[in-house]
Amino acid sequence: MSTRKSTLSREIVSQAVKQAFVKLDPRIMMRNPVMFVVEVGFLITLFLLFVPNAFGGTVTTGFNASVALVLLFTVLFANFAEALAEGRGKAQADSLKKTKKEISANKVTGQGVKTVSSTELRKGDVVIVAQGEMIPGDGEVIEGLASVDESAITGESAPVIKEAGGDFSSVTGGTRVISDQIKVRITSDPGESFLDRMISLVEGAKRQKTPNEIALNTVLVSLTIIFLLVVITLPFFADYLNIRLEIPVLIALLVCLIPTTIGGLLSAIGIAGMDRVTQFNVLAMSGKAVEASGDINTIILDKTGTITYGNRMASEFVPAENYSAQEVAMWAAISSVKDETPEGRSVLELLNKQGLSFPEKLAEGAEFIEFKAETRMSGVDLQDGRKVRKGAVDAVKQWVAEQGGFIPKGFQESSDAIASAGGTPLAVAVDQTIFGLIYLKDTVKPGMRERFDQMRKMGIKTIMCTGDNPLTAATIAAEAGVDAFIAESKPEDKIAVIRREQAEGKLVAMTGDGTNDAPALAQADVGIAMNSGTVAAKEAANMVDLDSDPSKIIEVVSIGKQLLMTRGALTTFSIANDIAKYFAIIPAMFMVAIPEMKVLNIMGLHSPLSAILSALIFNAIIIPLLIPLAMKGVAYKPMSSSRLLSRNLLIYGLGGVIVPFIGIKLIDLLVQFMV
Ligand SMILES: Nc1ncnc2c1ncn2[C@@H]1O[C@H](COP(=O)(O)OP(=O)(O)OP(=O)(O)O)[C@@H](O)[C@H]1O
Ligand SMILES: [K+]
Ligand SMILES: [Mg+2]
Repeated sequence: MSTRKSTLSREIVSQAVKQAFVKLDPRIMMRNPVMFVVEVGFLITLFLLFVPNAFGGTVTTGFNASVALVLLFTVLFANFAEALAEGRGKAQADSLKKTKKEISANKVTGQGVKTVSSTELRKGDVVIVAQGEMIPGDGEVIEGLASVDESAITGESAPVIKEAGGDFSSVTGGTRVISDQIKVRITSDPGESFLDRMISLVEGAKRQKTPNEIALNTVLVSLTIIFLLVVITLPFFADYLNIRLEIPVLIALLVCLIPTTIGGLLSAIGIAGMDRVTQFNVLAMSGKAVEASGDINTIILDKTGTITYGNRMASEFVPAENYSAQEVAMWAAISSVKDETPEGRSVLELLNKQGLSFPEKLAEGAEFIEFKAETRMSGVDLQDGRKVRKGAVDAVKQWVAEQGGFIPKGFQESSDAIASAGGTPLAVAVDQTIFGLIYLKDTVKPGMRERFDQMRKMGIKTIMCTGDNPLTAATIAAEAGVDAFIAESKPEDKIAVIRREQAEGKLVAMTGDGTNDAPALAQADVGIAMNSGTVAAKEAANMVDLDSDPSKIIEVVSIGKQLLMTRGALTTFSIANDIAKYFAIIPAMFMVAIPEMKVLNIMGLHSPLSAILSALIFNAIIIPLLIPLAMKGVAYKPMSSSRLLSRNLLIYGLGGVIVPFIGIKLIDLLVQFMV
């Protein structure tokens, strides 16, 4: 697996500094109401610098100037956080844009092949791409086979085979054919290609606030409005007590009380979360998909290729009663002559390895019966009329029975023995006669049990869906440690499982690559399609894994969880912080008029003005201090949501109350010399 690593280069940081100023534009700031209030506060204090008695009375110039400066930095820090989070994606988008240049394409027309620009290609056009040429647009191979270098998109240098028909037919514009020639039907119009989508995704151009973000934003705005009302009414009470509260003091109080920490970091957290997924070579079509993956309750996985290595290899020919292993081998080979699946090819390889051969003449002119997940069989219809099949044992048994054949003695026992060992038995039959079994071996990937244990600790249920028989399924399920399994499942059974779980109010994730996975991928709350898969699968899914590693779903879910946790942790921290600042400022404000308030000055801060300024400075610098946490995400240990919640409340809630007391006290020790 390759991960696209782009570190925070100096270039990105200096761009982010520039962007921090560009984003001061009130039209941009307005999108973030909490920080917009801070900016308005800055503008008022700035105005007061020039017209000190604008609102009656006078303000201390030095203090007012300090407040203005700190407020400006508060806004700049928040803008910088967002720009920094966006920076990585922008850099990546720039390198992708280089891939996306206009190239010439060999378009098939009524009058032969015509050279056109790639920008003129439309959905449905057919092009020919020869060795060394760049594929001019997204499409599906309709003729031929070629190896394709997809490194421009996936970062993976090993070429991949693309061929007409089946699950490896989709090609991406901007990748290069390095051997042979293919005919491709274009599947996207200009501006709507995979590369276009990828660029706008990593660039964040189409980034929309997710439902969770919108909900949190509403809470933050409500808090801001409440505190605004409190601060506006404060002068009336103060008047009654014969205290004059200066405008800069009120603004400082307001900014300390409103949730600026989370308000300033919220969008950076979201962007960084999506970026983490991208770094993992998974393209999320929306931030919503990434978030949803953090809330997943159930993961549907298939067995072959996800939990096991998937290179299910024939390892033994097991004869039925009255037949020899050579006979099984011969019919198994004949049934596999045109079977291009890994299973089919492995049968011929085993035959060679055993030094056996089969009468190739017999298979000449035979009609190929392709393997289908629905029939769970493959084979050939010979010219002499005989039908040769191999396939799942129950499927072949039924096929044989339909033709009046019978099941040999001891056959079921042989089959069960293979299945109980975790292997896949394939029955081999000619018309009504069962000749024996092919023993397909597959191995569970290492570390699966640990991963599923982690999932369980997070409260996530894992269900393995497989087309294999119940015995094999049970063995592999036990070995890998999944919570449940469904055997002999057909593609439509996956949808049924997803719907059943969703009906119980669960959020479901699944991976898939085939066209027949597309409906299930669309039905799932998080559907991850393999980049190697079909166009239909990729369009139905809301994420695409560029490495085509089906087990990556497990990491994607972890990243989603981490995103939600980071947001929760920083919200807790931010609000706890504001409470602490309240206790620093309020006593200081009234200390002058009401000496009894001194007892509340538990921090022993130097003076009322130094107290207010220290709180405001703390409020500003906590934002850049938390940027690394917002970008990297909080450290994450798998555990149940309720334990996680109480743990985070303890760390970030309590920490959020204690840290400002220490921070403000330290800042006050410095500030006292200035005011
Ligand atoms: N090339 C083949 N020819 C004949 N039968 C096959 C072939 N490949 C697989 N089978 C049989 O069909 C069954 C179903 O295959 P399918 O690919 O749908 O599911 P699977 O690979 O077993 O499970 P999973 O859903 O985990 O990938 C297999 O268990 C096997 O018994
Ligand atoms: K604040
Ligand atoms: Mg399969």
